[in-house]
Amino acid sequence: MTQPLRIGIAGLGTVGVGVVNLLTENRDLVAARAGRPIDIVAVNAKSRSKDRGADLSAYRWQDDAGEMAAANDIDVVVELIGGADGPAVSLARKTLAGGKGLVTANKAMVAHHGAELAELAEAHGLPLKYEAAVAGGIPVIKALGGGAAANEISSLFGILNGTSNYILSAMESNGAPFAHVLKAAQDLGYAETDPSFDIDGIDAAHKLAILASLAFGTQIAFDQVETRGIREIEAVDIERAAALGYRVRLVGEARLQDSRLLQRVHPVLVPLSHPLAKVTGSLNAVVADGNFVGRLTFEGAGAGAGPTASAVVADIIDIARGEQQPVFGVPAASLRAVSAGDHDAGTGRSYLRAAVADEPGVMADLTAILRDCGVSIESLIQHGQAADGGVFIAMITHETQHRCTAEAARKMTELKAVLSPPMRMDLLD
Ligand SMILES: NC(=O)C1=CN([C@@H]2O[C@H](COP(=O)(O)OP(=O)(O)OC[C@H]3O[C@@H](n4cnc5c(N)ncnc54)[C@H](OP(=O)(O)O)[C@@H]3O)[C@@H](O)[C@H]2O)C=CC1
Ligand SMILES: N[C@@H](CCO)C(=O)O
Repeated sequence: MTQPLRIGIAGLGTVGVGVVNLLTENRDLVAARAGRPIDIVAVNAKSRSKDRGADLSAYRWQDDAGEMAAANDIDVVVELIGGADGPAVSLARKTLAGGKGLVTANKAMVAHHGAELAELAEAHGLPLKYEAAVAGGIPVIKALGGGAAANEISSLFGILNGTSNYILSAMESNGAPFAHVLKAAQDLGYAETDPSFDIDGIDAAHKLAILASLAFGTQIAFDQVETRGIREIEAVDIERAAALGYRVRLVGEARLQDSRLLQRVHPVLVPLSHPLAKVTGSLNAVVADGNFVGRLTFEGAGAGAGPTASAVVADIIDIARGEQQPVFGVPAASLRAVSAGDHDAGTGRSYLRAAVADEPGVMADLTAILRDCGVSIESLIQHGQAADGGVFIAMITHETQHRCTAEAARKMTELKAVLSPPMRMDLLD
């Protein structure tokens, strides 16, 4: 066999240990597919003494991850520390500036610094790979950047955060309380170090911004992603959605329309018959529409040690094989700048739920607001007790301009009988 590819791994948490385990257990298979052995030379994490449940004694412990970038016996640095800034990006810059390839699972860093890092990599003719950064084990970066590269992609959407999907699925299947399920997702290694990135939609927005750049050839525009997470979703919304024939999912959507890029992460109601309604637990799914291939749907594990390690090692294998493409499908310097689209200018059906005082005239006040805002109701249920002795009213609107539904929800908040701001979610038709 030819020379091994020598790697250094920075970060030995869920993903880092997953990569060590995969490269150990599948060593021969990986070597055969890569055309040469993959040797772990050095490892690094914050604490040397932590028990990680894996034997690391064969690898050099590197006190400072940055030293890997300068080490003569390392060809590729694998960054699995996480975080948009700080040690991760400093290591990424040093690695590429030092002439080594970089593999990362860090979507926050790619979403914030992807363009700069890609230009650095391309200027030095070095590989920069990030398959694990989007949708865990699903090879969607390779699919959009490779297999579907001949297509113009008009739109994409999907479930991009395993933790949120795990929480929503558990709430719908056994009514488990939000905090309890979040803890379970953390224990399983799905959640980010700061889980508010998961439940507030930020992690999905990082991934969406990366996918959109790759799919549309546009500059990464994370700051333009309209982002809303699942924090405000209550058990009543899951129940009412089910009663109306829907499931709640946190969905990221991106499309290029009239030279504007619309990017949005938000909780939506998905009909029970829709493929995304069947995506449960920590699974992710990505759907993309290409002008020759048609609709492509990818589904698989979106988080966790094994699936993420699978994606990281696939990148390492690509590098060992000498495969190299522009980081975002086209040279980074040629990615187009586009302005943000306005979701509220579009139309669609929506779910509106309000907790209201159980007294005469409330329904008339609500329907008057809907009438004044030009919103027509398709179905409505009033059932169940809200806190403060109120009742819940949940409805699905007919297709309406989103701006009008938003205005109706805002006006409802001003009613004395409305006990808390109404919950509004779009329907994914
Ligand atoms: N978990 C998942 O399912 C997935 C995670 N990712 C991404 O992969 C990356 C790693 O995630 P994950 O493994 O879950 O995170 P963990 O929190 O489990 O692990 C992070 C690792 O980084 C180490 N670390 C933290 N700060 C430093 C530092 N200053 N210098 C050196 N090492 C440091 C930690 O050291 P120590 O252990 O000593 O504290 C730990 O080993 C993140 O970018 C994440 O977004 C991507 C897809 C899926
Ligand atoms: N925290 C992320 C990990 C995978 O990127 C998630 O739950 O999807």
